[in-house]
Amino acid sequence: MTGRLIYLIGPSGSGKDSLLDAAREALAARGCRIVRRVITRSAEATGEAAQAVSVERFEALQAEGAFALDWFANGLHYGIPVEIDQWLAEGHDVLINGSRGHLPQARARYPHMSVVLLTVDQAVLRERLQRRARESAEDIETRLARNAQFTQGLLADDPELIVLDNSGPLEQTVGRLMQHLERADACA
Ligand SMILES: Nc1ncnc2c1ncn2[C@@H]1O[C@H](COP(=O)(O)OP(=O)(O)O)[C@@H](O)[C@H]1O
Ligand SMILES: O=P(O)(O)OC[C@H]1O[C@H](OP(=O)(O)OP(=O)(O)O)[C@H](O)[C@@H]1O
Repeated sequence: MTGRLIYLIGPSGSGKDSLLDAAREALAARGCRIVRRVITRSAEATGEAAQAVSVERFEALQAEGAFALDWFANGLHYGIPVEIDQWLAEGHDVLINGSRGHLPQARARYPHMSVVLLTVDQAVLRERLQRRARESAEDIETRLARNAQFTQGLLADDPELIVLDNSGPLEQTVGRLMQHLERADACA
């Protein structure tokens, strides 16, 4: 039996990492795995949810075929380790922190993946990015501007997309994510 890939997307600052962290135990209890991304960001800024590497190391890993999916966005390289294919083949569902820009390529490789879009009001988003204080003010504006190109097209392109609003308390969003996975019979 093959597991299902759940591709979590949403604007920078919408809460993807927070949601994955908060739902980690509940997901593990349902046999759903979360993969650790490889990112060319500093170790301090990647945290536990990602492995920080240099651009040279990233390119070497890419050349070795170490990534199932990889993309470049916000001036950074992101890689999803190829071990997810083994997990899926073993029947585990796998949740990944994906990219809206890379959605067509991800869909081409995993046609049956389920896409979950995390949304947040734009004003709340700006506030959260500023409070997180990971990027410079200029980079925050660039990330907010990047959203504009995605907001319209996503739903039209993928009518089965699941939309989760994270403008309220995180626990509520965790609850909704778990409800969706139950309904979708994923991570069972
Ligand atoms: N539901 C929420 N309510 C309040 N703050 C939140 C919520 N979800 C996330 N945050 C905060 O918003 C900021 C961005 O969240 P993060 O998980 O880093 O987003 P992303 O991974 O999508 O960029 C963080 O400072 C996080 O603590
Ligand atoms: O095509 P997009 O949907 O804009 O996504 C581009 C990248 O930005 C996010 O990563 P990252 O963790 O660096 O950003 P964030 O934590 O600030 O969201 C997301 O997870 C993608 O890797």
